[in-house]
Amino acid sequence: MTRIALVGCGAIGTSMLELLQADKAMEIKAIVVPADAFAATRAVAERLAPGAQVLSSVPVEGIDLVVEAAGHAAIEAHVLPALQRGTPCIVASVGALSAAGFAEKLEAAAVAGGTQVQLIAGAIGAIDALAAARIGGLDEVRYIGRKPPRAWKGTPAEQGRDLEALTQATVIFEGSAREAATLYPKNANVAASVSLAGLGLDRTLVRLIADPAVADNVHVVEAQGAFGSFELTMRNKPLAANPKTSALTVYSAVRALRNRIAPLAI
Ligand SMILES: NC(=O)C1=CN([C@@H]2O[C@H](COP(=O)(O)OP(=O)(O)OC[C@H]3O[C@@H](n4cnc5c(N)ncnc54)[C@H](O)[C@@H]3O)[C@@H](O)[C@H]2O)C=CC1
Ligand SMILES: O=C([O-])CC(=O)C(=O)O
Repeated sequence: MTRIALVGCGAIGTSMLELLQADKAMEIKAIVVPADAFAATRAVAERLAPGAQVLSSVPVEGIDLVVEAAGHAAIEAHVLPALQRGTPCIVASVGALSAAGFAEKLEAAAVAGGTQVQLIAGAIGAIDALAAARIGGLDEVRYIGRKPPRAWKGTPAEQGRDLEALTQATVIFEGSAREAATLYPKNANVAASVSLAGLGLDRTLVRLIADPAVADNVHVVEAQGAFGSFELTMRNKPLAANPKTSALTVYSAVRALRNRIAPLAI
């Protein structure tokens, strides 16, 4: 039985718990959220993970695997200490690695604990192809993220424009993956994933678009290099509980968990 601590219990965490109810080889032992989310999280736990404790930090004992679906700040607060203790971690908030020196810090914590941190592909595909292509050498990688205006609420995209009033597709950001992930921590984790698998946070070109004509979260990756080239378009359904987040992120996290214990992993 693999004993799991789930960090975060919002749109992703709750949907993960729904799916993981079917997995008899895993047990959710702890759900880690800030104190102001205890009441709501206890209600979710009662329904979907009755054996789980709702806590403000990952227990030091009795956890085999930590899975994060909480936000950038949770990596420093919960993932780093777990790695240092030797507990493997699965991370959804990949954009946290856009902070200067943070990827190195995460790596050092994993080395210190003799364990591994796995960054999930989340809402994007072709991370395997990109990471393989990098070995042969990449020349250019572009990422375009297009979401409905409501998905950009509460972000710098609101500065100087009324998102509700947009009548046509509007470029809200153009720059590096590092800047995108820093400015849009809840919307540009995939920009960080694409860049970490490919040309790096500073050389990956990112464009973010608010588009009233789309209902899905549309992600496009274009890559060229010694391997050849590819163009990928994902049209992801957003989660009802959070329009910023694609449902595929949940499936990606559940896949990562199942692959840790499956005799045959794909
Ligand atoms: N890699 C990818 O493709 C994607 C990654 N994400 C990441 O996943 C995160 C969670 O997404 P959602 O579930 O949609 O967000 P949400 O806002 O619905 O839920 C966040 C949950 O985390 C908890 N939380 C917040 N700060 C915390 C902290 N410091 N420690 C522990 N718990 C904390 C909240 O109480 C809540 O339960 C996003 O903020 C983003 O960083 C989201 C979408 C795609
Ligand atoms: O879920 C998505 O479509 C992508 C997302 O929010 C992110 O990259 O942070």
